[in-house]
Amino acid sequence: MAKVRVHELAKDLHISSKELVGVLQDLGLDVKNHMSTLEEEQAEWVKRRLEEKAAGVSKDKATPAGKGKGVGEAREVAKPQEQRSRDMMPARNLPAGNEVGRPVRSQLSDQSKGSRRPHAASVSAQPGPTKPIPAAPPESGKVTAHAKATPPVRKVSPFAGHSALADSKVRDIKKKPKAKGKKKERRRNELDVATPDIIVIPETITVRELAEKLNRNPAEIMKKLMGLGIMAAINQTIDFETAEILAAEFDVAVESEKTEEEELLQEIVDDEANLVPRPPVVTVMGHVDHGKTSLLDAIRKTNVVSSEAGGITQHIGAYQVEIEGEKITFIDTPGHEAFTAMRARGAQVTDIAVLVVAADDGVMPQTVEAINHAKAAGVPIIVAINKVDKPDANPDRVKQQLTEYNLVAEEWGGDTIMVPVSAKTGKGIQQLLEMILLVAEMRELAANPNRPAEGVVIESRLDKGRGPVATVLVQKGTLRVGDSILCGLTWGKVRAMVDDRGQRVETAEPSCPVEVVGLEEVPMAGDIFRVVDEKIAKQVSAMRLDEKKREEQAKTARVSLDDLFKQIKEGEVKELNLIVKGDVQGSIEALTQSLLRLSTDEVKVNVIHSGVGAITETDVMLASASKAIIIGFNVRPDSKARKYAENEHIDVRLYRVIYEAIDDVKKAMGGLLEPELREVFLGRAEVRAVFKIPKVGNVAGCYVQEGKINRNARVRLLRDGVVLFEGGLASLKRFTDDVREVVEGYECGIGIADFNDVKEGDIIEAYTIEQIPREL
Ligand SMILES: Nc1nc2c(ncn2[C@@H]2O[C@H](COP(=O)(O)OP(=O)(O)OP(=O)(O)O)[C@@H](O)[C@H]2O)c(=O)[nH]1
Repeated sequence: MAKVRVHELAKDLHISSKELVGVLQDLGLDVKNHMSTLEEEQAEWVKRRLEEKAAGVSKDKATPAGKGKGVGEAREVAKPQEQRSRDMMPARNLPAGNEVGRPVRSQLSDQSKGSRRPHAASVSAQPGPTKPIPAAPPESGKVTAHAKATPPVRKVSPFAGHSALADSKVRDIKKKPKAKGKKKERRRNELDVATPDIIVIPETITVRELAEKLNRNPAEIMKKLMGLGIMAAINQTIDFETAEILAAEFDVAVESEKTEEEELLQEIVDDEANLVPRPPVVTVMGHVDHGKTSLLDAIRKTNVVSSEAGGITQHIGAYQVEIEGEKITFIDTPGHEAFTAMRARGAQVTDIAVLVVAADDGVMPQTVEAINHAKAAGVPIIVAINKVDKPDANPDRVKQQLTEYNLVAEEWGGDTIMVPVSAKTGKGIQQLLEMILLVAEMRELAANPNRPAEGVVIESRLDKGRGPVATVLVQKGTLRVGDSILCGLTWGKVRAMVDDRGQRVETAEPSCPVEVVGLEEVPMAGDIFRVVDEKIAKQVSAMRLDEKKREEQAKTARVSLDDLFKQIKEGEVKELNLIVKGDVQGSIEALTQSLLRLSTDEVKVNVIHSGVGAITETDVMLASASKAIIIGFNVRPDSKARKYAENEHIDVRLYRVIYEAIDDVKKAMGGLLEPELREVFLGRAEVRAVFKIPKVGNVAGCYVQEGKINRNARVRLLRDGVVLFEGGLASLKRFTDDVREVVEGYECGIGIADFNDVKEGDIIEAYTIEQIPREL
């Protein structure tokens, strides 16, 4: 079946690709960007739906004020029409229509999120060759006739035709006093005439300022706000989305004020005609020891681009291989941790994930983690069933196990490509590469090489001789020696570039990894770079550094149970993403099922990852990248994970009773969470020896690894990340002396009250309990 790219459809509809991507995602379609494709049938459905919306508004608008009946009629006929088209939707996810489900504000804010550029209304109001959005097929003679009789109506964004807004319009019309003073009437008409087509507003605006921009009386604005369920005084501020909805009431399009940075960095939109296919970028993931590194090495050895360098590759963080004249780029840091760390920084580098599963070992916890991380990022998975050379290899068992995670092999009727390989003997590697190219071809990856380059930092370090060195992956355009680049917080002039074979190169095209020398500071993996004028690069870098300082000072709050209710009400949270870690699979499943059942019309609860064992840094990264809350049942975060969570403000909730976890999430969703007692971590000590002291019991000879252990602290004993006991201390000694506290780096003897089963290697964690006031 023919496919249509998003940007082609956008062009057709006369809206920006970015905006259309947002709308399509909101409609439940699986699109990532302007290059995503839709089935022709889907595109047609989308077109119809947007046209119907546009037509719905035109009908409302086409009925002059005072002819309330007409408006009502238009609305009445519009509804079934929309309903019919919804029934005809070819895609699997039928979205909630505007008339039902979520509140007006959240729907419109969704649609506007992708872009703050003017909607179709504003575009059409500007001069230029804009094609009108065709009216809906005539379903009611009355409405069509009316529309025909009316002089050309200013086109309105297909998304502005919101029924609830139209409803409030009807209310206004009904309430309107029959007779008005002539003076007042004239004044109103003057104002009507002076209503702008488009206004530019900042992120927030006061009611008064908005009224001025709209050329309206502030009282009128307040009244409309009340109609939307928002009580705001004249000097109160409203956010961009609300202002946008309000402006739509007056058929005014809204554009957001550009930030200083946006003013300086002009966005380049690539014309489809300039796009050429680019190699896919692949990340290898999987459980520890399943052969990720061996596979990457085997691929590199057999297929390095060009043999002139003798196949010797230099480690620069990524490399390219060539197969039948086509290139594939492999990210050389295997594992989903690095992948998600980058994603947490906003960089989506990977086009395809190769999931390595050892045929003799089968699906293991990190295999599942990798699957969940790839799925959370929306990256297609190809499975490499490795170590098939081993006598106990059982590829079918792997395939069977993977079905539990919705990865069903093609030969079993599913759509996941699974290739048996051996990194040791090289078997299947060629086929794996061919499959990667096949998936890449289906994804139609393309970029414009003839524009200033943009891309992502994959690795970086400070080289003694060369200064800051960064391996970057070019994603768009061509990077050249001599280019000035803005890169995360830093900037620089590309002094030299080295490719994966250690050769100096002058240029790097899309999907090409190169090591770049010339940056002022070491950037971070995941930082985005782009080629800009040197002066702008310096200026924006300085601005970003300032901004970063400000952000550090007022660290932005992430999703947390504490203010979940507030965030739901403000429309900031529509899906509550959870990561569930527990001590045994049974309790994880029970907890997950109960949590999923908490979904409401307003908030959908998703468990994006669950697993047995301690909460790891990777879990926190995933939480950070996916705006998730972590629920730990009988498990704790390890030390790295805790620090990461603290830095990133990730809410990690720890429970020992399943019911309490469910109850907390439920209450948080309903705004009923009580002020809570929350633990504050003090320190942790490792048990290095156990001494049996007569009459006293077992005393743990410990080394304080972090923080401090306090005599009055509460403690918990962890074995392999699982909580075995919680209670108080019976004794805390340095040599033979009782002490009040022992700090990091010192040894001590710890006796735990009512617990004797302490073992070498256990961890004793000390904490206190504090009451956290809650803000709703
Ligand atoms: N027999 C056999 N052994 C393999 C194969 N692939 C890897 N191995 C062995 O499996 C072990 C682990 O391989 P690695 O490539 O280090 O695995 P990894 O997934 O990168 O491991 P981490 O980097 O620790 O996560 C090594 O001893 C490899 O030699 C294979 O196809 N067949």
